[in-house]
Amino acid sequence: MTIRVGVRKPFRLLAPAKLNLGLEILGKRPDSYHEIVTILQTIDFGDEIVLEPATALDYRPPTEFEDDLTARALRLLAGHGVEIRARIRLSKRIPIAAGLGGGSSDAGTLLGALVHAGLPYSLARRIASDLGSDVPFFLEGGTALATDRGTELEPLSSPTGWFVIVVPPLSLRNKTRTLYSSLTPADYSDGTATRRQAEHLRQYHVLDPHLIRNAFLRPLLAFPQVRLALDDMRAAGAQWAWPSGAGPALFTWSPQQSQAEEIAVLLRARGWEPIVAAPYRPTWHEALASLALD
Ligand SMILES: C[C@](O)(CO)[C@H](O)COP(=O)(O)OP(=O)(O)OC[C@H]1O[C@@H](n2ccc(N)nc2=O)[C@H](O)[C@@H]1O
Ligand SMILES: Nc1ncnc2c1ncn2[C@@H]1O[C@H](COP(=O)(O)OP(=O)(O)OP(=O)(O)O)[C@@H](O)[C@H]1O
Repeated sequence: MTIRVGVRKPFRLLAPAKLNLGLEILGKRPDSYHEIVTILQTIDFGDEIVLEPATALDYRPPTEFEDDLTARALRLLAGHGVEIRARIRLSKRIPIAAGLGGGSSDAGTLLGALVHAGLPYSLARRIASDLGSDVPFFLEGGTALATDRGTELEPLSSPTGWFVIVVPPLSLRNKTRTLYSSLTPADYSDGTATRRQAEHLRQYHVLDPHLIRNAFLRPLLAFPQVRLALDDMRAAGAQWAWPSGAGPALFTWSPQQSQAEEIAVLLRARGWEPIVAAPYRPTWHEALASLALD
């Protein structure tokens, strides 16, 4: 069966970056993945995807990724008989392999958009899990407690406030896989702190920094540039900073934008290029539904 998916008018989407507001690793699974408990949060900083009407699929990856995740998503869709009639353009802003979920967001956000343009949700969900552990979250974004290998999602209330993010340089081949395989049982925990954070968010809609854990902090601290970024964040007034995902991005949080901007100013003076961003929940779903073709 052929499923045709298209758009009537040009449509611009933010493919948001994510932060892990805590990431605990429970242990290794028989399938070579790890069992995790994490809180995923999309932020109002990201890549841009533009969808335009076209008679056939027209997608060109923006840069030279060995295996662009969006191109892979489109190939998997074609393999399932999905005929996309759209011109798709992707502009990258999210730093690559930073722990901010850039590639996952591009593919996941596009799949989420296509659901509102006629793609069956169950198929989008299956393709998303096949593409990567972080991808299913981006079908909807927002705030979610993620378990299993990161693909079981439970929506949460979003926290308020502002994040300041610094990405120290880290050149590591297959960064995520390498860092997962560097973990030892001493890095594992039972997920209680992150589950309590989820409960805290449900009740108070603010983050409790005391409940943030990240199992990758220990291996990341082996890199001097990560230690330097952490020291500079503290010197700039951050009371704490944690990695997002497997890093190397580090983030802190402030209840007020002015305070976050002050930290960013001091970080810029130290030579960093901080990102200041707020929690973000995509709201374009209904607008896109009205532009769907089939
Ligand atoms: C670190 C996080 O970003 C936190 O949200 C994710 O756990 C990683 O998600 P991702 O980048 O989508 O990762 P995937 O593409 O699924 O997996 C890359 C590699 O990371 C390791 N991996 C990933 C997820 C997981 N739960 N356990 C793992 O051990 C596996 O070695 C896998 O081969
Ligand atoms: N569209 C894309 N954007 C960014 N990276 C991509 C894309 N397609 C494929 N990749 C590849 O995916 C890898 C991870 O990139 P990404 O920016 O998604 O990492 P990440 O956020 O660090 O992942 P994680 O969430 O695992 O920490 C990179 O090595 C990159 O070459």
